[in-house]
Amino acid sequence: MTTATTTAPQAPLLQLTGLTHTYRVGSKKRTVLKGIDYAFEAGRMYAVVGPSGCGKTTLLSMASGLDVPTSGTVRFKGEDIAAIGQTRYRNRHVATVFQSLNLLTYMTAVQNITSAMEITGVKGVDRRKRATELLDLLGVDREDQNRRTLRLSGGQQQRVAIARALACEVDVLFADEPTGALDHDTAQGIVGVFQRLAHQDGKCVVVVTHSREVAAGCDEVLELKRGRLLRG
Ligand SMILES: Nc1ncnc2c1ncn2[C@@H]1O[C@H](COP(=O)(O)OP(=O)(O)OP(=O)(O)O)[C@@H](O)[C@H]1O
Repeated sequence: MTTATTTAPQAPLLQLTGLTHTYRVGSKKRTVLKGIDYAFEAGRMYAVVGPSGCGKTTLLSMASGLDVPTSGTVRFKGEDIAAIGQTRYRNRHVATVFQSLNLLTYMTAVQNITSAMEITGVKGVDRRKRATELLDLLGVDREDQNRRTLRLSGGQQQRVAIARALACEVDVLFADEPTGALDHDTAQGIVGVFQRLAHQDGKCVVVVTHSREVAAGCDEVLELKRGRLLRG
């Protein structure tokens, strides 16, 4: 006699359900996200595109636990991030590269990365060595790696912020216009780094971009239009 075994379907890595967000501007309300349902999977790279002001950064802020939606849920591996705890979710499971970069400008590039690794709880690696490897990979030269980030150019700072996100060894990377301050070749290099992160390391990479070339390098292009996320 054979016994039938049933396995529960695995929850998506990141599931947005009914995600809605409304801002109050004076006495008026404006709903930028209108009940977004979407499942993001491991091993894939997604582009989120759409005109300026359509709500892309807002969507990333909600999905990365930086902000709380008016209604709806974000589930990570099946668990509501409110139950995981927003701060724990942000520190342990996701990395972000936002337009404001949020580098600690009084620290060097290497120190920005090693301190983020400490916060995220990356263990069993020589943090300084890893930071140097990633900065080398992203083309920040050794001299600049040890300068305070305040002294670096916008493009160099953007690469430091990306290296910091990669160092955190989390499941999801959210990047908002990560190549905005970079020349074409450097931007394409970063797209390649993100593709390897998704396809070789099995991470989920979500990139907000206005660049057609960056979007073309992604597995799925999602358009945010009138508060809804449409598959391109
Ligand atoms: N804290 C806030 N309070 C009020 N309105 C806000 C707030 N944050 C964003 N908005 C508004 O929400 C809308 C969406 O903004 P968001 O930054 O998400 O757009 P975006 O698609 O990322 O734009 P861009 O491509 O220019 O970066 C905009 O109209 C913006 O003014």
